[in-house]
Amino acid sequence: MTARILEGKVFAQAFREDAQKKAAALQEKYGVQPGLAVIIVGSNPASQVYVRNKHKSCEALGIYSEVIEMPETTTKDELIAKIDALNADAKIHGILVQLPLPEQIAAHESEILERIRPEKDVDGFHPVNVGRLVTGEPGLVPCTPFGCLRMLELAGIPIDGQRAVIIGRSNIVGKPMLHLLLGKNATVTICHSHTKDLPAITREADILVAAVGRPKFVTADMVKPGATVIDVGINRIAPKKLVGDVDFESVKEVAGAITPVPGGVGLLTVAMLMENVVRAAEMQLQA
Ligand SMILES: Nc1nc2c(c(=O)[nH]1)N[C@@H](CN(C=O)c1ccc(C(=O)N[C@@H](CCC(=O)O)C(=O)O)cc1)CN2
Repeated sequence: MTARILEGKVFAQAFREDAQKKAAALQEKYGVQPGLAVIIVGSNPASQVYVRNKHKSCEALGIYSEVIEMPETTTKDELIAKIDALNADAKIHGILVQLPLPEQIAAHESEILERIRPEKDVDGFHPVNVGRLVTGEPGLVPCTPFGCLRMLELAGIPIDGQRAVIIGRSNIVGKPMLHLLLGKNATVTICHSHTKDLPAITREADILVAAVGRPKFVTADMVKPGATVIDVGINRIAPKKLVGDVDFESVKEVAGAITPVPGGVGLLTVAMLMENVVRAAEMQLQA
């Protein structure tokens, strides 16, 4: 039997509607429109598309949006000065620096991201928000793993007591996903490049999350029959050809549910950003 396909657009639409209602409720209660500022440095074509989508999504949902375009040659100090100004700007509740950064400032990424006030860190990358996720306190959570969790819940896929395996230990996906699933009482294992006999571990997973950044890395023999497979990979293998970290065609014959690429969890990233902007505004207005 072939797997249930978890279409990103269906879940993203539900999350957007939710964020729109919450934005309207904040406007009604406080007379304030939630506001997002996105900083993009340089001219990475994919980043430009993602930033445009974030701006359009804000406009559609009643969220104020500013896009700050800075040249490729921007220095760390210039970028930090911009962040400081947005930190102090009352109409901006969420700040995001689009990644990747150009080479000359990429080495300072942590210092740059840590300059964003934790209350405005709608990417959930600041160490304060990372700590809150680890300890289970309310905070802002990275958009892609947050979207994966909310999708599993909305799809009615059980998490409590299930065995979850994550391939990839990045700060943006793997590690936050670990804490989100743990918070829902899954038994979670993280695998990475040093893991021995990876297929033996992935075959134990009721929920398998692939965030490894290698095209079609997960094959059917690595998947337990009936498992839910979430593909977080976005690998461009030709100018117009995107594939995930999962070999979709073979794995869909074994899995119980699977996300496609494109059209899967990538679409949840921007939707969950809208949710984070509204949550950030709510937290700041309640304080
Ligand atoms: N500051 C951040 N930078 C980056 C993040 C992030 O969450 N915060 N994530 C990615 C880029 N990204 C959003 O910023 C993003 C990636 C992918 C998608 C998406 O809709 N993917 C589609 C395919 C789109 C395509 O054709 O390229 C899909 O998977 O179906 C949205 C947003 C890195 N940078």
